[in-house]
Amino acid sequence: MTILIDQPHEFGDGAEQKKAAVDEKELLDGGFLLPHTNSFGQTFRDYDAESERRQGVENFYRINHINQTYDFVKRMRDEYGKLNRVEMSIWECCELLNDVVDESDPDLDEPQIEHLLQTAEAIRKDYPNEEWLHLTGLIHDLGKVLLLPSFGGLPQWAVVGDTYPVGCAFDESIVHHKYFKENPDYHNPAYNTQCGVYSEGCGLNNVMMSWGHDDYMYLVAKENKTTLPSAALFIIRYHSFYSLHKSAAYKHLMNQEDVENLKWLQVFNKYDLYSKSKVRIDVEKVKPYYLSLIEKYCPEKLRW
Ligand SMILES: O[C@H]1[C@H](O)[C@@H](O)[C@H](O)[C@@H](O)[C@H]1O
Ligand SMILES: [Fe+2]
Ligand SMILES: [Fe+2]
Repeated sequence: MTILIDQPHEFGDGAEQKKAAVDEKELLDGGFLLPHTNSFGQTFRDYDAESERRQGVENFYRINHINQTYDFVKRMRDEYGKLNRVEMSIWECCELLNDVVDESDPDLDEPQIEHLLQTAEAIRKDYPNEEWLHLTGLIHDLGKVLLLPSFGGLPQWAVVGDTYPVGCAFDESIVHHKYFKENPDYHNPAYNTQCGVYSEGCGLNNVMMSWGHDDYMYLVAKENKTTLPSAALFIIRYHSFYSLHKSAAYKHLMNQEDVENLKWLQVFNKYDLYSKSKVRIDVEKVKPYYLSLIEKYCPEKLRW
């Protein structure tokens, strides 16, 4: 696919990232040129930049931060973990995303199916042999179907946006952190310390994340016994956890397996973020390839 490039520059802008790029040379040396600006001519993930989307995105995070409590997440996980709403294939789900637009995203206002294919195709170009990673690109955001009526029609604040742990202190690096002051958990001593209800090194698998498309799609992929590797499930589950994979917060909750999987998440993230563009993918042209991957890793029908 063609990625529109404004001012190309190499991956990594800080010394730390450069060091990581050296350490992970094989993984990060895909030659993917990062565009400088998004479709609106702004730098990516700039939540303060004046644009037609800024106010709406800030409002989204205000409501999200007030309502994502430990109790809320627990209820949603229990309820949606039943997977008793719909039966359908992965591709049918991709098509449903034609109707979904994400109000939390300052960089993209295209229908979500474009984003899925843009991500997957950008990865495929740089990592032609990592089929599992192409499929991960295609399915990572499918959980956004939670917005649709047959999936409960959840509000945007319970489906999209960055995610973060609940049950322990909200890290300052989270976008629009100030709005957590209105979240009841913020004032609850059981939930507002560095470890909260968790213990050091307990592993992210034991940590409850704010509820949304990531954890839901993780449950779908895991419970339907897809044969994707553990790194794929980790990417799906934590791809919106920017305070971890971008700001290096919450490291005290990780275990060794998380540390290994995080390397792949960081590779994945640059395609997820920087492939967002106005360049359309020819769906019919790439469909046979993705159908073959779906057949290889997933059952024909999944429970959602
Ligand atoms: O606005 C975006 C969008 O909702 C993405 O799908 C999610 O993964 C990001 O973390 C979020 O900030
Ligand atoms: Fe996402
Ligand atoms: Fe995405």
